[in-house]
Amino acid sequence: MAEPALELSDIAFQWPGEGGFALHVRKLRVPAGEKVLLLGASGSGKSTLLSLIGGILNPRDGSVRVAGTTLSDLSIRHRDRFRAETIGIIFQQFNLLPYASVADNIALPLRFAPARRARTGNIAASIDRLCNGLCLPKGIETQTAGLLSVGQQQRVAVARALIGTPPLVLADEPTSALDTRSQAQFLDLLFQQVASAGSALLMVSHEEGLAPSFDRVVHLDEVIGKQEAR
Ligand SMILES: Nc1ncnc2c1ncn2[C@@H]1O[C@H](COP(=O)(O)OP(=O)(O)OP(=O)(O)O)[C@@H](O)[C@H]1O
Repeated sequence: MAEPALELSDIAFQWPGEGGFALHVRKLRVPAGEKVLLLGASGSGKSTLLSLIGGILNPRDGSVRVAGTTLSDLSIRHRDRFRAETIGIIFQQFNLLPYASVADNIALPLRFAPARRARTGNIAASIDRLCNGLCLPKGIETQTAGLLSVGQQQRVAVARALIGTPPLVLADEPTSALDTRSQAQFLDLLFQQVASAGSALLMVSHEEGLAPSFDRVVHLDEVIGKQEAR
């Protein structure tokens, strides 16, 4: 059995300063290959939690295990490398490099992740496969990312997260700018790519309507504090 993609145990975190927002997560587990929607209202701590999972923030207590490795066992340098190797991230604002080509944007995580690069094999062929799978127009690889439509940028951000088949993909409200029909189309494409990469997906959102598409839904207010998610 593959290691779970993600296991959080007894996480405690507080933003600095008096009365800084505090987050306690007793347990959250995402098995390999599962698609989980984490629902929470605005300001409930979804982005903070994603930063803890990505090792960008450190919990005061508790452990974050990604694909069998406990992040706090790694030095900061090794944690950055580990994140690039094992986690694909789709940011809310996509965070593409606007002056770089689509191909350079998609290949970016591989620069810092030799094992992920090795898994990718032929990088150009992999970019081509991802762009086709995400219904991006032929020849888009050479275009400048900042000149793409928002929908195209979003799909390029998915390709960047999925290249080299990371075991865990994190997505921070990637559908918030879309109408219901475009959301459904986007999720279909995202799920197809996640399935073909064999990655687990943890997507955070405040939109209850997305729930039926996922294997499991976790409400952030149920994992915070005393209750256990599963
Ligand atoms: N850099 C920071 N320094 C101090 N407090 C912060 C920082 N970033 C976020 N917070 C606080 O943490 C709390 C949770 O914010 P967070 O962005 O994690 O919520 P969210 O659920 O992702 O919200 P949204 O859905 O609106 O993006 C808020 O009270 C916010 O003010």
